[in-house]
Amino acid sequence: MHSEDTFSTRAAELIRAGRFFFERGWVPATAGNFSARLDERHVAITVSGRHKGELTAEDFLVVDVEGQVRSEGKRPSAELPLHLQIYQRDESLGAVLHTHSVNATLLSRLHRDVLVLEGYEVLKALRGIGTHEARVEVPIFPNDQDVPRLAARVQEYMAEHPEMHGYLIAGHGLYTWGRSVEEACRHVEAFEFLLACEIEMRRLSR
Ligand SMILES: CSCCC(=O)C(=O)COP(=O)(O)O
Ligand SMILES: [Zn+2]
Repeated sequence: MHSEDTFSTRAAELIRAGRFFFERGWVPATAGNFSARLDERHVAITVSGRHKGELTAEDFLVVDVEGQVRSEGKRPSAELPLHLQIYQRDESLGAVLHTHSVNATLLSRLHRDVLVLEGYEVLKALRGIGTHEARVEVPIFPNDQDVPRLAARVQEYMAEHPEMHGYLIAGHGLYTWGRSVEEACRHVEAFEFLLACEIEMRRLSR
C-alpha cells in the first residue's frame, strides 16, 4: 500500500511537469491530464477541469486501477479510462501524460491513421530505441467523447502493436507514458520536438 509520502512525491513531480508543459504551450486553458502509479493497484490522477500549469497537491486524487475513486468529493479527469488502459496492460508503467500542443493537434488533423517518424537522432530519447534508423509509428485515433469506447479502441490497437510509445487523438492531443514521471516527461519532450520537426518539414517542402 502506498504512503502519503509517495502521493506527495508523485504529485510534486506532476506539478513540475505541468508548469514545464504550460510554459511551452502544450497544455493551454485546462487541457491535458497527468497520472502516476502509487503502487500495484493505485494511481494518482489530476482532478477534472484544473489548470495544468497551476496544479497543487489538492488537484490530484487517488483511484484504483479499476477506476474506483478513493478520494472523497473529487472528480477524476474525464479521460481516466485512457490512463487506466495503460496501467492495466503493463505493470511496469509508472506515469501517463496527456498534452494538447498546437503541433500535436495540427498533425493529428493532417494525417489519417498513422504518423511515421524516422531519421531523427532524437528518436533515441524514446525508451528502447538505440538508432536514428528506427521507424516509430504513432497511431492517430479518431476523437470520441465516449472515452471508454476510445480506450477500448486503443487497447485493441496496442495488443497488435505492443512497442508503441505514444499515440495521437485527432484534433485533440498526444498520449505518452513511461516507467516513471521522469521518463514520461522525456517522451513528451521528445515527441514535441519530433512533431515540431514534422510540421517544419511540411512547411519547407511546400
Ligand atoms: C479544455 S480541454 C477539454 C478536455 C480535455 O481534452 C482534457 O484533456 C482535459 O480534461 P480533464 O477532464 O482531464 O480536465
Ligand atoms: Zn484531452
